[in-house]
Amino acid sequence: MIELTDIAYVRSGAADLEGAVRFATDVVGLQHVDGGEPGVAHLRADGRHHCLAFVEGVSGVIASAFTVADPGALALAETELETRGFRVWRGSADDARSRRVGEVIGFDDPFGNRIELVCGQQTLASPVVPGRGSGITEFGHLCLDAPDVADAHRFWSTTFNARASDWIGDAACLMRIDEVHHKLAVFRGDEPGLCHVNFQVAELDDVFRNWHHLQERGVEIEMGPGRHPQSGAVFLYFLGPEGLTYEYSYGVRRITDEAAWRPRYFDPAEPGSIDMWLGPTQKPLTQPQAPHPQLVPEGIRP
Ligand SMILES: O=C(O)c1cccc(O)c1O
Ligand SMILES: [Fe+2]
Repeated sequence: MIELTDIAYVRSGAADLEGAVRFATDVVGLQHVDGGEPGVAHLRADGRHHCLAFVEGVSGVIASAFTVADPGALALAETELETRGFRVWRGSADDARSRRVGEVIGFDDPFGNRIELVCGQQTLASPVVPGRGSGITEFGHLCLDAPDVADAHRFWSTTFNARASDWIGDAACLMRIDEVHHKLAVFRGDEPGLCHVNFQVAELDDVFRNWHHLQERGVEIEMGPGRHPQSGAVFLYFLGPEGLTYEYSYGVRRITDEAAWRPRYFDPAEPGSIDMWLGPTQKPLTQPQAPHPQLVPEGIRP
């Protein structure tokens, strides 16, 4: 079993790099870390050098990345994935440099989502300088799509150390890799893709201040403000450029007594199973951000 220690970053193609960066800084409130690399923009939310990278070119998610402990763990992960029948890509020194990690490997999960595993993700010593005062404190979680949520859970919990924290029937599985209720979620969808990226904010007030700010800017609100009964977090989903859905949330549950926690099974048909405040869905969570076309070669799956 491969032990994931944290989420690392999402890497996405951006047809309009400047527009994607402007939205991520001026609207979402991330920091643009200028790495002097033409065609690549790094966005920072917390200690990590970046948790979102835009690469100029065709739109679409390039990879969702997780950290493992060290180069030894990464080498073991590479072997284990190959043993399990996955074709593993090992990134070059340039690939690692662009990602601000020591080493990187990649593979396609059984549902067609490109996953990267890294070690040595760079931490920046300087304080975060937010692009806007949206109150972001941390890259919270990432959410992938897969056609069968139970299959996805089986994959993530047997290949990796992910554990189900809660289920929304066959619609979603929320999984933890540390104390945070979930850092990885899988939603049911016909196609692979990135459902959303989540950023935690410092205060409840931030969610509502951001809601007003987004509305004034004409940003498309997809759902919320509402409260998830699973993590207990107050949330707001909105649509950014390049098809990327962002989520702000405040107050995510931490599971401190690992042995005592039992996953719960919510009924997706129950009103309130996603938003216990029963708020209107302004727009159903749109299609996930589709995988980058050049990076989903046929036949790479085991
Ligand atoms: O935070 C949650 O519990 C949650 C529930 C459903 C869907 C999500 O995206 C979530 O983050
Ligand atoms: Fe979420």
